[in-house]
Amino acid sequence: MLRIAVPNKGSLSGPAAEMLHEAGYQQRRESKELRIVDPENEVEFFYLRPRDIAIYVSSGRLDIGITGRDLLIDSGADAEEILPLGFARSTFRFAAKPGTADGLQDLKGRTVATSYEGIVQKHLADSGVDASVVHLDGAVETAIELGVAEVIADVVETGTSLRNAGLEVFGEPIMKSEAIVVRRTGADAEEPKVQQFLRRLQGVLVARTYVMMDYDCRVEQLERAVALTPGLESPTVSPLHNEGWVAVRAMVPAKEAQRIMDDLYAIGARAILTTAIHACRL
Ligand SMILES: Nc1ncnc2c1ncn2[C@@H]1O[C@H](COP(=O)(O)OP(=O)(O)OP(=O)(O)O)[C@@H](O)[C@H]1O
Ligand SMILES: O=P(O)(O)OC[C@H]1O[C@H](OP(=O)(O)OP(=O)(O)O)[C@H](O)[C@@H]1O
Ligand SMILES: [Mg+2]
Repeated sequence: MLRIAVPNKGSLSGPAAEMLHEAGYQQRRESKELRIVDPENEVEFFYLRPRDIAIYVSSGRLDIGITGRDLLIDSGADAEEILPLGFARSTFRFAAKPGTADGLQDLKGRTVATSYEGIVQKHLADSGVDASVVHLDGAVETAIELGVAEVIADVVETGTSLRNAGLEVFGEPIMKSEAIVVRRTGADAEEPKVQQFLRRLQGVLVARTYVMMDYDCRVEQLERAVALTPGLESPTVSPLHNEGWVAVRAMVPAKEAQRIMDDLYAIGARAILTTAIHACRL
């Protein structure tokens, strides 16, 4: 049975459960459940604190886990990223009161408050900057107002929390993060159960980012039309009863679907339809 760690709380937990559900796995019914077995899929899910997941996986007790890239790096655990999942996207940045810091050099001799001490210490060491780091569990934006630090380093998504605290980011982003699947470093990459799990999640990612497009076009326009909808490998072209016309079917990126429909229409394609993809294996 495959043993998988899933975030039990925070920004990662809802979207992770939703993705697993879309991939056909049973998920817990209520948030107090710490562990469930999905016998049909031969998987056991452990609901753990997102911050602890890389540590459990690196210990070898759990086969894989879903966590944030920033949490993996921060933990220093002996685990590696095997699949990015495209949700809980954020950047990790330094911020301070406007006009008080401009770049890394301004951190020298100052105190940085953060919940991600591992990332910050490593970044400071790599950059050769001597600053103190104070660990706080959360709501670090308030640390400057209350005099615990002059600078913070935190997760930034929309920037609303920083604005509300009257702070501004400075310097280059320390890292970009998103939800990821992790496994123990060097674990067997070919393990069939792990491969099947990854294929299911990849299927969800593809179903979320692509739509199926169908249209009819004149044979003379086929090459131009196919250039607009090359598909993932190659589009399907079928003859129509009306001579001189063909039907084309190809997957296209959902974000570009409307523009592609306009372009196809402009070159004479008609009956252009898009439909959602519910699941796939590429
Ligand atoms: N506002 C946000 N937008 C996107 N991702 C976020 C946001 N806040 C945290 N994350 C991501 O969520 C993960 C942290 O999860 P964690 O549950 O520890 O914190 P949280 O979501 O802030 O929850 P809480 O602080 O309430 O426990 C990290 O990968 C982080 O990048
Ligand atoms: O840029 P934004 O869209 O405002 O998102 C970033 C904020 O979201 C998270 O905080 P959360 O609400 O989880 O509280 P926390 O600081 O206690 O973790 C993170 O720690 C930032 O504070
Ligand atoms: Mg938080």
